[in-house]
Amino acid sequence: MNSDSVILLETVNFAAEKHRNQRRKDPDGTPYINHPIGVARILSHEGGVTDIEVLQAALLHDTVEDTDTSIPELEAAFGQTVARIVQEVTDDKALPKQERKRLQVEHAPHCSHQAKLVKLADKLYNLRDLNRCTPTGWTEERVQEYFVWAAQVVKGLRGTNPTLEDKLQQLFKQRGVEM
Ligand SMILES: Nc1nc2c(ncn2[C@@H]2O[C@H](COP(=O)(O)OP(=O)(O)O)[C@@H](OP(=O)(O)OP(=O)(O)O)[C@H]2O)c(=O)[nH]1
Ligand SMILES: [Mn+2]
Repeated sequence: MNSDSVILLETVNFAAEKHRNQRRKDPDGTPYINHPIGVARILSHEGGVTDIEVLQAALLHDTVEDTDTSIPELEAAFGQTVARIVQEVTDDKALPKQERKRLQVEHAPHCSHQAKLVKLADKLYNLRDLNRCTPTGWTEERVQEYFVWAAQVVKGLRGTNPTLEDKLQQLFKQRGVEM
């Protein structure tokens, strides 16, 4: 087995252990780890991304935001670059939700190319997930608001990966949302 495969297995295992008790918000309570794995897969399979540090960051992208994982812990385990990409895509959960959402729109254009790739794939996965089924407790209005907000974030990520951006654009168009 080549060394990249070994590294990716180590990374996906770390993420799976960190997210072990978490479930998605869908009525089936899908294991949360399906999301980071799916985000990494969108990057490799649809986005043509081969940069292993981007694929690792995708696998780890919600560990700091949603589990007890710290950035120094990621740096020790996976190196500076991976830790920095995850940091760039991590919201400050201490802030009120509206402020977090506003900051994503504001910060998106200033992220590194590697972080922009992870953000594009994260949004693509979550929007497809919303089309697949509505999270428990969400109204149709809340789903539509998520599309409108995501379009504002993706607008600031343009010029990063045409394939992923086209797929996002199609989803916005289906919802009648302008980017
Ligand atoms: N569509 C969908 N999303 C789910 C589901 N379960 C969990 N999520 C997560 O919920 C987040 C979106 O829900 P919000 O209410 O907007 O955000 P919040 O969880 O931070 O409060 C996403 O977080 P995120 O990945 O950190 O991305 P972001 O939206 O914060 O950028 C997404 O991954 C599900 O079943 N469907
Ligand atoms: Mn995510």
